[in-house]
Amino acid sequence: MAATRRLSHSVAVITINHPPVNALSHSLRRSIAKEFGDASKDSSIEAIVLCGANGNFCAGADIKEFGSSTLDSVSLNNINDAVERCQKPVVAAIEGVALGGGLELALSCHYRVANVQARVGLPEVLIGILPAAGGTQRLPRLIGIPAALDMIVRGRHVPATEALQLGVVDEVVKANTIDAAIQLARKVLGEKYNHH
Ligand SMILES: CCCCCCCC/C=C\C/C=C/C(=O)SCCNC(=O)CCNC(=O)[C@H](O)C(C)(C)COP(=O)(O)OP(=O)(O)OC[C@H]1O[C@@H](n2cnc3c(N)ncnc32)[C@H](O)[C@@H]1OP(=O)(O)O
Repeated sequence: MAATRRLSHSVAVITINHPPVNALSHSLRRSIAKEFGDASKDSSIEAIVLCGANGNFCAGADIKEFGSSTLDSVSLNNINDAVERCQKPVVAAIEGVALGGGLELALSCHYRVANVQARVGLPEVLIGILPAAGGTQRLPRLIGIPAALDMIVRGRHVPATEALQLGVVDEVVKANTIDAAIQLARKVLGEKYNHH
């Protein structure tokens, strides 16, 4: 299991990979933290795209690890804070699902591009917990309190087109989601250079 990285010119693409649904196990969180930290520090990298393998961005916490002692040793909150604070543009490329901690990770990115088939949501309430990795702050900031509360208390899966209308994602594409995210990252970099 790894969050692998490949370079596409000056854009690093970090792939979250834990079959079948990229659930955030302890070792996956450790791997994301390492890859993201390396990419943040690498001066040849100007922007970062986060995406998921296996047709999904990330289904959130690894339910199979609930009750184990590894839960807190690499905190998703710390990863999300590092992503949000990153000086380089960070774009989430969302295919399949971004649920729970997976959506919280995507919300920490500076931009989100979703495939038209994707779904996003905070389904924590359905398993008796509340979003605890920044979702209750970042989602209302992005889309306002009423719409965020509706998602949080119902735990429903929101289709990409509705997520676009609500403002959860910035762009919806029919295909080539990662390429679209790379293009958006390059566009943001171009704007940055044009302003200096
Ligand atoms: C209590 C403290 C927890 C601390 C954890 C620390 C790290 C995380 C930090 C912050 C907290 C975050 C909390 C959350 O994210 S809670 C939300 C968790 N996610 C969910 O509730 C999603 C549940 N899954 C689904 O809704 C669906 O499975 C699906 C939409 C992702 C896919 O549906 P479908 O295509 O119909 O496939 P299956 O349902 O059959 O699932 C396929 C396969 O995948 C396994 N699986 C699905 N979700 C998870 C998961 N979250 N963790 C582990 N495994 C998952 C499922 O069990 C199937 O496996 P198989 O039976 O072996 O084939």
